[in-house]
Amino acid sequence: MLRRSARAVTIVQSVVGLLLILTPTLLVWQHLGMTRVFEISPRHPYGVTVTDDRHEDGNSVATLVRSDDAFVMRCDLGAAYAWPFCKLQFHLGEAGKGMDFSQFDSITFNMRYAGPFGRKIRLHLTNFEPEFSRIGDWNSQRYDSVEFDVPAQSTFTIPVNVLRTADWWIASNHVPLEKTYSRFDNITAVEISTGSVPSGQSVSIEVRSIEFRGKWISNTKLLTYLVAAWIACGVFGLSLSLVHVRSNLSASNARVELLATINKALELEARDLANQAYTDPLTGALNRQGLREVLMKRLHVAGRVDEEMAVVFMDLDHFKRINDEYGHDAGDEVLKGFAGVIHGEVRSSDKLVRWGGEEFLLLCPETDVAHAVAMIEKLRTALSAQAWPHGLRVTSSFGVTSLKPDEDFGAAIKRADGALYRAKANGRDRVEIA
Ligand SMILES: Nc1nc2c(ncn2[C@@H]2O[C@H](COP(=O)(O)OP(=O)(O)OP(=O)(O)O)[C@@H](O)[C@H]2O)c(=O)[nH]1
Repeated sequence: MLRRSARAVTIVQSVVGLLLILTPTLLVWQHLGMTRVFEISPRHPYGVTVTDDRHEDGNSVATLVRSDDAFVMRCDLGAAYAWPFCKLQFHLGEAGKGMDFSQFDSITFNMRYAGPFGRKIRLHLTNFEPEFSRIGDWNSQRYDSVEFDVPAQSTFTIPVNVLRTADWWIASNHVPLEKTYSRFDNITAVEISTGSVPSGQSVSIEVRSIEFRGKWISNTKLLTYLVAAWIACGVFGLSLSLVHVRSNLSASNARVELLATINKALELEARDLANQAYTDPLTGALNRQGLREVLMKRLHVAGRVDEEMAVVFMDLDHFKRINDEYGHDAGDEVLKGFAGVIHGEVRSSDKLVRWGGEEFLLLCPETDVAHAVAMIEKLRTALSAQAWPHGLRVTSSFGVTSLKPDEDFGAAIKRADGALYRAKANGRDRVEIA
């Protein structure tokens, strides 16, 4: 995941670098170059023809003379038609399929005009538009026109945006106002017509070339594409860094989780080790180290709470015989069973300690001697009810005493031990109070 996102970061950096180089380069190139030229000339004649007003019941006569480097239209303007004209036409498309001139912004002419009266010509661009135009009806195409004086020099340039849709075309096609703007996206013909010249005159128009010039891509379009590229790059970079941050976060979360798991395992192990250190492995009772730990805590509590604690010394009766008759393993089973019975009967706050061999100590906090004796009677009943290995009958002798809050623990043990001794001496399976 990390390696993949590192690769993506490198890609974004490369794209940003590329855009940094491309942006100024393309803008300068667009400004100075990227020029697209469409030429009409004898080398590219595009179906040149001439026409005049005879099909409008006029009597003007247009003739076309072609040479290697020019088209010459000679026109004798008659008087039969009210607006006599001759036209030089270049056909760029048929059946409504023209050429897109939208990107052109200037037209450069190389031409000469000869005539006795004025120097006016008209330029028409016919644009086929399915909404208004019909195939076969030439005048149904949009007429974008301009009339101007031909300059004295043969080469001159006019901007495309001076062409306007002809009023007669707007009127005859009932074009709504919002659609009266010029359109150059489907040009089917370029026409050069005589201008407003009275009848009876002869005019000669010699065209060497007409060049439509523009940019392959407009400045606005180029800027839009560049801004879009920068935004796409920015969005991609941003989402990439989000993915990067998220993957880092989940990696560190996983590390934290792993550490927490290890910590827990170590805690459990430490608790296990501590338990092992304080516990007798055979019976599960506390060992002497465990007793010390309990007493440390208990003394602390006893320092605050004025309460007494019963201390009971217990010793299994004739345990040696069990070992001798049934073996050490049977003896171990009895010791385990004995501790199990005690643990099952006493409160969880009571602490059973294996003092050594078959001797056990029971500490009963907040318990006086009378209650301790009652509890020992319960223990004796439970011991006799227990099913022992080999059908044995297991009993224990008990010596009980009370530990005062500020008393030395050793002294209490000694007293309990003395009581136990008396219990043994007085016949076993009984309790004696110190
Ligand atoms: N199986 C087993 N026996 C143990 C263990 N610890 C001590 N013993 C035995 O416990 C016996 C204790 O015997 P004694 O001290 O004579 O006491 P007793 O036979 O119980 O006699 P009284 O206490 O007078 O009733 C000895 O035989 C020890 O070897 C132990 O962990 N497992």
